[in-house]
Amino acid sequence: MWNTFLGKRLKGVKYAAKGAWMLIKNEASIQVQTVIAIVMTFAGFYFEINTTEWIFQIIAIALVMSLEGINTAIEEISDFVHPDFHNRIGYIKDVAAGGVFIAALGAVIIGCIIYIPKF
Ligand SMILES: Nc1ncnc2c1ncn2[C@@H]1O[C@H](COP(=O)(O)OP(=O)(O)OP(=O)(O)O)[C@@H](O)[C@H]1O
Repeated sequence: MWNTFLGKRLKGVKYAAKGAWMLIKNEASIQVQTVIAIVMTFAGFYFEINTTEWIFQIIAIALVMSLEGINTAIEEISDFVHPDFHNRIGYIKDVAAGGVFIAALGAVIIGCIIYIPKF
């Protein structure tokens, strides 16, 4: 069953779900982002945000958390291929973290646009 086209895709989903669970279980930064995502979801229900606002909020949360996953993978690869200190490794890790920072900044701005008018 697992060797069919659909079986292989299902196996891929299984590994990806396992990866998402490992991220949440092992990585402090994604644990913080998960808590923020849960708080913002409750805020969304509390302030009764509209469909468009939900879409932007969900995209912002998903973008930050998925980039955090990619950033973690880049950190792991860097440490695996070059465990010692090296300026290039520092640069690689910094630019990967910079990507998460840009997404997080965008998420904060989206949050302000949605929630500030509700106070
Ligand atoms: N091997 C290295 N060579 C050069 N600089 C490094 C190296 N490892 C880490 N750094 C520098 O330290 C910063 C933080 O590194 P890293 O992200 O691995 O640690 P961390 O902050 O403990 O990560 P996290 O908490 O997200 O797991 C990097 O962005 C980089 O500037």
